[in-house]
Formats: sequence, C-alpha cells, structure tokens
Amino acid sequence: MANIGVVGSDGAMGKALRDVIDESGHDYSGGADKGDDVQKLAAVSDVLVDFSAPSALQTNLDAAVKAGIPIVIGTTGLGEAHHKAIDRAAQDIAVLQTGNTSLGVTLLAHLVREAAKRLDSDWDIEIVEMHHRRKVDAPSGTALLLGEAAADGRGISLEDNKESGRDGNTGARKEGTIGFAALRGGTVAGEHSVILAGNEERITLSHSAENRMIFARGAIRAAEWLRGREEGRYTMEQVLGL
Ligand SMILES: NC(=O)C1=CN([C@@H]2O[C@H](COP(=O)(O)OP(=O)(O)OC[C@H]3O[C@@H](n4cnc5c(N)ncnc54)[C@H](OP(=O)(O)O)[C@@H]3O)[C@@H](O)[C@H]2O)C=CC1
Ligand SMILES: O=C(O)C1=N[C@H](C(=O)O)C[C@H](O)C1
Repeated sequence: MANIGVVGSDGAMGKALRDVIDESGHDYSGGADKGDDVQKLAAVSDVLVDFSAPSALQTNLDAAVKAGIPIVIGTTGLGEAHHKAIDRAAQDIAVLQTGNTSLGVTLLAHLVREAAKRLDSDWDIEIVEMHHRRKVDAPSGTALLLGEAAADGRGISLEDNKESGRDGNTGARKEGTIGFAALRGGTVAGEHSVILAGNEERITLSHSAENRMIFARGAIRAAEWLRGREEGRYTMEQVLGL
C-alpha cells in the first residue's frame, strides 16, 4: 500500500483519482492545488500523481526530486522545455509522463505504430480528437502521442511532419505529413481517431473514453508500478507490458 499525493486534486481528474485511491486500498496522503505547498505534500507521500497545469510542472518535479519519490505526470499541453525538465528530473527519480494513462489508448498507440510501419507514405495519416468545452490545449496530449507513435512507425520525426490547424488556401496535402484536427464541445471525456487514408481504401483506429475513471485507474496503476523503480523516464507501454 502506498501514500499517494495528488497535484490538481480539486480538478476533474483530481476527483476521479481520489475515488480510485479510495477503491484501491492505497492511502490518499493529500492534495495540492494552485498556491499550495507541493514540497509538504511530497514529504508525506510515497509517490506523486500530477494532473494540473504545465505552469506547475517544474515545482512538482522539484518537490518529487527533493523528497526522492517517483512522479506520474498526466498534465498535457507540455512543450519542449517541459520535456527537458522531465528528462533532468529523471536523472534522479523515476518519472512517467504520458498524454493518456488509459489501457485502451496505450494499446491503440501500439496498434498505430504497427500500422504505420507496414503502410507506405502514400497512406495519409490524420488524427481527429474531440474533448469537452473546458479543455485548454490542442491538439490533445493523446493526439500528439498517437502522432508520435505513427511517426515512430514510419521512421520520421513528428515535429518535422506535423500539420495542424488547416484553414484557408492551404494547398494540396503534402505526402508523408501527419495531420491533426481538434473539436471542442459539451462534456466529451475524450474521443480519438487515427485515420489511415490510402487510395480507394481507409482504415480508422479509434478510442472512446466514456468517463475519467479509465485515466485515473491507469494513473494509479502507473504509480504502483513506479514505486521502487530506479531513476529514469518510463512509459505506459512498459507499465502494461506491451
Ligand atoms: N494523461 C491523461 O490520461 C489525462 C490528462 N489530463 C490532463 O490533466 C490536466 C488536468 O485536467 P482536468 O482535471 O480536466 O483539469 P481541471 O481544470 O479540472 O483541474 C486542474 C486542477 O489543477 C489545478 N492547478 C492549476 N494550476 C495549478 C498549479 N500551478 N499548481 C497546482 N495546481 C494547479 C487547478 O486548480 P485551480 O482550479 O485553482 O486553477 C485544478 O484543481 C490537463 O492538462 C488535462 O489535459 C486529463 C485527463 C487524462
Ligand atoms: O483534458 C482532458 O480531459 C483530457 N486530456 C488528455 C489529452 O489531452 O489527451 C487525455 C484525455 O483525452 C482527456
């Protein structure tokens, strides 16, 4: 059993995490939100789980490093500087960062990588996502991780081949690019489709999140798995043994 501290505890994910911690038999060591002292929380926790905001990331990493405990980062909207900060922290502690902690999306990413590996670059790859009206970042962290999986399967860099926010006279689609489209509205927990569009045929690989409990359960499973691991940066695929 572990003492699990949650950053972003009053948010939608924070509430789902507290429910899952209760049902799992672990102890909830406390929560932190804007203005709270994360170091105090880390000092009484065996592991931190962070679903808050990119602006909180460095503070959360510093607190975990100082306490010498692992951290699961589910926060999305992270940029290059955030990823470098995660890499630095992973030299001292075990860190797992992912845009989606669910079993279904982790498996979907695996399938997307395999499909992209086997299909030539004249199969266009487009990723469509829809989320609730409160979501502040686009494309979603999941869409980006699926894009990374597709790029990895193709042996290309996503950064150099990403197309998002098409509008106006865009010109014809450039072969080999990976396109993103983001829809926002209502209370949708998370819908993702990866469309592989070939000549006269199309494959669609999709995932639908029916509620946030799937993310919370995956995050707690990751927290359990990280406990006692040596320093390093880990993935959900490793947690699930895929
Ligand atoms: N990886 C995954 O599987 C998933 C990732 N997410 C991601 O998790 C994050 C949170 O999502 P969600 O719960 O819906 O968002 P909410 O807006 O409902 O909750 C965010 C929480 O974080 C708090 N917060 C904001 N800034 C800070 C800060 N600087 N320090 C500490 N706490 C802070 C907020 O407090 P306040 O209200 O006071 O600002 C709020 O309690 C998002 O980035 C989202 O994309 C969500 C679902 C699944
Ligand atoms: O903000 C959300 O709600 C979600 N965020 C993650 C993302 O950006 O992909 C995961 C999930 O889709 C829900």
